[in-house]
Amino acid sequence: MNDPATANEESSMSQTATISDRVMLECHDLTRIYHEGPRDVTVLDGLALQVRAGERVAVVGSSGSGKTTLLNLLGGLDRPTRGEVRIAGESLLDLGEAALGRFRNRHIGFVYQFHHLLAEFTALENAALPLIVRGLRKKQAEARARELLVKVGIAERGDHKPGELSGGERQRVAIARALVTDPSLVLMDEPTGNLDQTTAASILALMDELARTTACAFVVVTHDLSLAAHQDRVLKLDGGRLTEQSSS
Ligand SMILES: Nc1ncnc2c1ncn2[C@@H]1O[C@H](COP(=O)(O)OP(=O)(O)OP(=O)(O)O)[C@@H](O)[C@H]1O
Repeated sequence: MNDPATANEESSMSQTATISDRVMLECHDLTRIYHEGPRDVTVLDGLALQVRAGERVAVVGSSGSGKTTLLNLLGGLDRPTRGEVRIAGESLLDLGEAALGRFRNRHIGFVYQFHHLLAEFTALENAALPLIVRGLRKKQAEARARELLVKVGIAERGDHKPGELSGGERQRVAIARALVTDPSLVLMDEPTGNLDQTTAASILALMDELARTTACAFVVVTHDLSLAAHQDRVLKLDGGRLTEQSSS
C-alpha cells in the first residue's frame, strides 16, 4: 500500500520507539479565560508544556482545575484567550476552521472515557472512519483499520457493532480509531474511566505496548494514579499551570 500513513507506521513499528529530541507538542503562555456575566474566570494562566515524540505525559489535577479545558485547546476544539499551541511544528493559531479540521484529522487522535463510537457501524468501519473522512477509498481505509484492530487485539471482533462489544473492546476500537491516521499526538481523557479493574489493566498494558511501537506523543488526562504512574512524566494542573510531579 502506498499510503504514507502506513509507511510511517511500518517504519515506526520496525524499531522500538524511544523518546526523541523532536518536540511534538508545545504550548507557550496558554491562557483561557471564561466570561461568566460580569465575572472573568481564568482557568489556564500562562501555561507552558513540551512533549516530545514518543513521550507520554499524564495530566492530573483536582476537579475543576482545567484539565478538559486544556485538552480542548490541545485538540484544537477551542481557541485560547492568549498564547499558542504548536503540534508537529504547526501553530494552531495560524489555521482557519476548515484547515484546523483537516489538521485534527491528520495529526490528532482522541480517546475519551465514553469512546463515542457510531452505533450503526461495525468496529472495523468505526476504526476506518478518520481515513474515510480524509478521502481514502473504503477498501484501503478498512485494510489499514484492520491492521490497527490486530494491533489492539480485537481483529476477530471487527464485524461487530459497538452494542455487541464489551466496554474494554469498545475502548480498544476507540484506540484503534485514534491511531489509524498515524497521528502526531494522541489525547486521552480518562481512557480507563468506565472500565472494571481487570479490563482497565488490559488497556493499560495495551497503552504500554503502543508506546513502545509508535512515535507519537501522548497526553493522558486522568484521576487514576496508577494510569498516571504508567506515563513517562506526571504533570499536575493547579492554579492554571502545570508542575512536574517527582516520579516515585
Ligand atoms: N464554557 C465554560 N464557561 C464558563 N466556565 C467554564 C466553562 N467550561 C468550564 N468552565 C469552568 O472552568 C473550570 C475548569 O473546568 P474543566 O472542565 O476544564 O475542569 P476539569 O479539571 O476538567 O474538571 P473535572 O475533573 O471535574 O472534569 C471550572 O471551574 C468550570 O466551571
